[in-house]
Amino acid sequence: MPKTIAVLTSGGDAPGMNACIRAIVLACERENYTVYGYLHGYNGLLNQEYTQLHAERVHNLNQLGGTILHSARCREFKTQDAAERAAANLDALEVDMLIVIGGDGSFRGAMHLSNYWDGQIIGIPGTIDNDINGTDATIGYYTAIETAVDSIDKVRDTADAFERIFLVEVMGRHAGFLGLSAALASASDFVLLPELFESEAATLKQIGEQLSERREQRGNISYIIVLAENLWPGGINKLAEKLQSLTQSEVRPVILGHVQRGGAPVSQDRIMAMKLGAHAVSLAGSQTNCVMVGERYGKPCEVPLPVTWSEPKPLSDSDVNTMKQLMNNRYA
Ligand SMILES: Nc1ncnc2c1ncn2[C@@H]1O[C@H](COP(=O)(O)OP(=O)(O)O)[C@@H](O)[C@H]1O
Ligand SMILES: O=P(O)(O)OC[C@H]1O[C@](O)(COP(=O)(O)O)[C@@H](O)[C@@H]1O
Repeated sequence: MPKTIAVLTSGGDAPGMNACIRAIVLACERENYTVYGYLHGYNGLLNQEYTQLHAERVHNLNQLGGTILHSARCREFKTQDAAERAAANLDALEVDMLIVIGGDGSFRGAMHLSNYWDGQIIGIPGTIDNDINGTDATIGYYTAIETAVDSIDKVRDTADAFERIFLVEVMGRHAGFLGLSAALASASDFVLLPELFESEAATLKQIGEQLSERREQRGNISYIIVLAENLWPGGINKLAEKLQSLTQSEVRPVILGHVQRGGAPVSQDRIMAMKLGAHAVSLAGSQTNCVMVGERYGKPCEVPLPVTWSEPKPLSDSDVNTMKQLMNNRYA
């Protein structure tokens, strides 16, 4: 039976969200389903702000960063009143299935909505942070790594020229996936991650020891430290000050910031976005409800929404071990 599917993007935007929207629209077109795009995350659901999506609207979209549906954070959506209004709006539009592309907060929102709406709800992980349990990666994560690595490579050039210490802050909210991958791929010298952080004193001691050993072996050469955001008490400038007095050297802080959220998605993100979008549509009309469609070993998988946030997702052991061997504990 022809169905009506709605899709929205919510929370931090991530490169590849557009590729996912396109896949959803094409998969719906093939099944003769009507598809609506709600605008501005959950705000669109509250304000009944939507647009009908057709193949022409998503033409040439795969390579575009951001999201044509726009995204937002919507505090109000946490209330019962908001979820009831959203449910009434979905019913008014005769929506059978809502697809939410976003992070764990957006999935909490989807679960909240499910208490007041009988339709089918499917989440698709879209966040540069990769901090969602049950999926190997999230849409946007691989592109953000590339962006961060590209920037750190550039920092390296000037760091080498001046033989300076640089501190580079990357995003990730409270997770270290982006920091760890960017630090490894850019061959940085040290990385500070929330999952491994013990204390300010222990960290400064370790950096001090690594740096003096390195200077003893190689002289006064550049040193790049990658710092995950929201980790150091007082922020990156405080850490730069401490390192400056510890090392008696110039330390320059660089915050990569929202640049990491932009740009054309890399092929890994595009392909994952297409697979997950198409798989979500294939579930329309089935008993599957309140799940995230993620990816495990290259194949779509279905994970109950609460599982995606109930436990913090662990960093890969082998990535951490490699990092320790070649970076943080290199001279230990
Ligand atoms: N506990 C919750 N109940 C209802 N809605 C929520 C809840 N947590 C988050 N949301 C909704 O999801 C939106 C996106 O969440 P946020 O944490 O900002 O981003 P992300 O989805 O990328 O993690 C929030 O602005 C809010 O509208
Ligand atoms: O754009 P904002 O609202 O300043 O949020 C910044 C946060 O969003 C992110 O870029 C993405 O996080 P979410 O996907 O969880 O929204 C985080 O890495 C960062 O901490």
